Amino acid sequence: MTRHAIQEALALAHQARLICPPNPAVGAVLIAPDGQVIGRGHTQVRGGPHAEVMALRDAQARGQSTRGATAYVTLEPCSHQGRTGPCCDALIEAGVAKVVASLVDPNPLVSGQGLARLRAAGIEVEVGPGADEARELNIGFLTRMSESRPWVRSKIAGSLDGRTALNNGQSQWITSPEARADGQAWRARACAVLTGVGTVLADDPLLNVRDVATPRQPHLVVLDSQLRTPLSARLFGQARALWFATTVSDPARHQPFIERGAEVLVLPSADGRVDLPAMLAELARREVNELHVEGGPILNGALMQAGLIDEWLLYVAPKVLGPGRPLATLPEQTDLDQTHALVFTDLERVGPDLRLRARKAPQR
Ligand SMILES: NC(=O)C1=CN([C@@H]2O[C@H](COP(=O)(O)OP(=O)(O)OC[C@H]3O[C@@H](n4cnc5c(N)ncnc54)[C@H](OP(=O)(O)O)[C@@H]3O)[C@@H](O)[C@H]2O)C=CC1
Ligand SMILES: Nc1c(N[C@@H]2O[C@H](COP(=O)(O)O)[C@@H](O)[C@H]2O)[nH]c(=O)[nH]c1=O
Repeated sequence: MTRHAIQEALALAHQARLICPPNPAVGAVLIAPDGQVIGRGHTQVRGGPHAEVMALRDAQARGQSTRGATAYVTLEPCSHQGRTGPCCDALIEAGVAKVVASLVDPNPLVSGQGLARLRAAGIEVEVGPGADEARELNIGFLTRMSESRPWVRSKIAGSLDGRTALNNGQSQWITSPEARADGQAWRARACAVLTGVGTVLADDPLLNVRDVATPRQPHLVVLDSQLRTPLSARLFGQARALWFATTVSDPARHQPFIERGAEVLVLPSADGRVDLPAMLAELARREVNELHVEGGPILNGALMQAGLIDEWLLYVAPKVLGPGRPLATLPEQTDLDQTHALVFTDLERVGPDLRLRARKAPQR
């Protein structure tokens, strides 16, 4: 029963993934003592009810009693008054007998307190079923809560020989329309997209979601130390937040960007560029869970050297470009044992291309 019910709760959580950020995507299923499903729910848009409340409302709408039921939830029920009331109180009032939660919520406002409150009310609590999938689903939220930074996923389209552009800067297109649409699905689940001014100048990109139905566009962040982005760039004027991270502190130079609807964040570092850790901390404050990077080799190299890329999302086209730009610009290495080691987490064929995902290897 537990496995089946938690799988159903995880499937509900998947349905919430595009709509609910910055809230975590959570699913809940209520099972009556006779084994019947009496309520289902998932997190709603920001400020809306959480999964548990949706499932309780569903049971009520069906005229089902929740007394003695078991609630299967993919994250610990909240115990605080946020934009909505505490879910653990709603479960206690509904008279549930048992709560099975995939994960403890690392949110300092909740962390273990929701489960403690349920136990104190005499409710049996089990933690752990479905934990791996629940963690993957909310990897951005969990990273933001526990490390005060977003989960950084860098998407790169390359050739078989690892080129991301020709030497003249041309890169459109290396991968197929199918791979590019798949890339948009990853953009859609992110809270924000990050790029560098080099890509803006070379590609004049839109960096929005067009091929996937979504109720929400991710915000866009541009690293632009000297504010070189042309005011005619296509990334202005879209219906979403646009943030420029810069070293320029002169408000007069910000003004034309502000007039075009952007916000300018001054985050200088000692090397005269944008301070990457400070930028990530600022994005976490702005409730960015997953940050989807679509930048060129300079940005990817800088993020990688700073140890800030959590995951690579790499599309490989069956093409050989010869001389061209690399995946990441890095200083020359002289010791193979000292290179940046990664582990592949999955591999899929997308149209004629391959999609690989890789993460940092565990420390040797
Ligand atoms: N195949 C693919 O997936 C992709 C290919 N491309 C291609 O890549 C090329 C552009 O790449 P590239 O020139 O490397 O541009 P990037 O997009 O990597 O932008 C790099 C610029 O960002 C600015 N920046 C500000 N702060 C930082 C920081 N802390 N670290 C690093 N950069 C910072 C710098 O300019 P400043 O000092 O002025 O601030 C820097 O030159 C184009 O040919 C484009 O077509 C681009 C994206 C994806
Ligand atoms: N060249 C290349 C990609 N390039 C990325 O896509 C951006 C353009 O996005 P948009 O303007 O929204 O269509 C571009 O600036 C760069 O970041 N992506 C891919 O999937 N495959 C490719 O071959």
